[in-house]
Amino acid sequence: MWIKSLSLRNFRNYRELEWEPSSGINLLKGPNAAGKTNLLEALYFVLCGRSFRTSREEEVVRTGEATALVKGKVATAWGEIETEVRFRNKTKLLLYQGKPASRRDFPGEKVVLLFRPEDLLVVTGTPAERRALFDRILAKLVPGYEEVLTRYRRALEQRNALLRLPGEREEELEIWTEALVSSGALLYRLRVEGLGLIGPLTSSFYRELVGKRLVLRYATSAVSPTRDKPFTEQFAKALSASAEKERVLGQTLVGPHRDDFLFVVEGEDLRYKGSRGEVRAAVLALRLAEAELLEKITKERTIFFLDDVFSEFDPQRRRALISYLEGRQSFVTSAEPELKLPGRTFFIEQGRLRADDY
Ligand SMILES: Nc1ncnc2c1ncn2[C@@H]1O[C@H](COP(=O)(O)OP(=O)(O)OP(=O)(O)O)[C@@H](O)[C@H]1O
Repeated sequence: MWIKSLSLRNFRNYRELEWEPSSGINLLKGPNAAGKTNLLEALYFVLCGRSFRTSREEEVVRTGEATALVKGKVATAWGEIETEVRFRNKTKLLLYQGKPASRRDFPGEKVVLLFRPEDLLVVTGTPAERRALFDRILAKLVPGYEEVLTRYRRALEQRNALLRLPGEREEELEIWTEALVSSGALLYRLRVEGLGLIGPLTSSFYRELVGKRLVLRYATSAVSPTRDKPFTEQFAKALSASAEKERVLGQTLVGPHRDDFLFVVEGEDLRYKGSRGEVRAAVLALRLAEAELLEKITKERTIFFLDDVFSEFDPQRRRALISYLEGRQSFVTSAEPELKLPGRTFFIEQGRLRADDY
């Protein structure tokens, strides 16, 4: 799949743009605040019908204007499609092939791999950041993941609200504890299954990039299930063991919302022993594995959005990334004026784009 054209009207700092990107690598160069990420955001709208940056999408309308428009043509395995997003008075209208549509009609998140600077820090970041990235990835790869995650989050929210309420609400609490345990057990199973899919591929990319053995490990909070003591039993036990503390703190202290995803290289946790380059290579390996698996699911080539991450890699990993990007459409932003990549280069300044092919 690839984006053949993009039209913008009053989108963020773009007054008007008509652009035909290349089907290969598109390097988008320009100074800070030029409009590089804005352009990625617009391209993302074409594919997914939503922003990856904000939930207040009315902010994409150019300051001082009342309406904005994003329109694109996309080449797919089954022919060319046209999508359009219109913004007016805080409302958003999606059109697919010229007719009102919903986000489900758009090509969707499964054809896009969005790689942002904050993703690079995920190995050494907080468990919440790692969970957020893995949840995003596994939602695309594992059928039913998103639904189970939503169910778990709802049970957690309800249970936490009850824990914070003064007085006894034992019956209600019991109901939500059961919902938490059953959805939690499913979530655990899907996460382990998901890691079983993406782990081995991530390891093989990491071996290519760094020459060492990487294993992705799922670390549960206070629960270590075995065949004799399944997750459900252990989770319920751990919850009752922390019941008193939970009452005091007003929150659920164990469960998949406290679990972690670890990157282990040659038996050592990369958080503590990895070099900056190794940490970045581990995330790159994970994202390349994600792309590979997505392509198997969608039967389409993944479109890469690399926002400000390319310059973070050393020459060896840059070469590996470029060779992977070849044959796929990609949009690579950089504020590094000297950066050169095979494919086409565009220069962006103050919401204007020009080819920079000399
Ligand atoms: N609705 C809007 N109307 C007008 N301008 C906007 C709007 N939203 C954002 N901008 C402007 O867009 C610019 C930021 O663009 P963008 O985030 O794409 O920068 P960038 O080129 O990715 O920069 P960096 O290299 O710093 O990441 C800012 O100057 C901001 O004021």
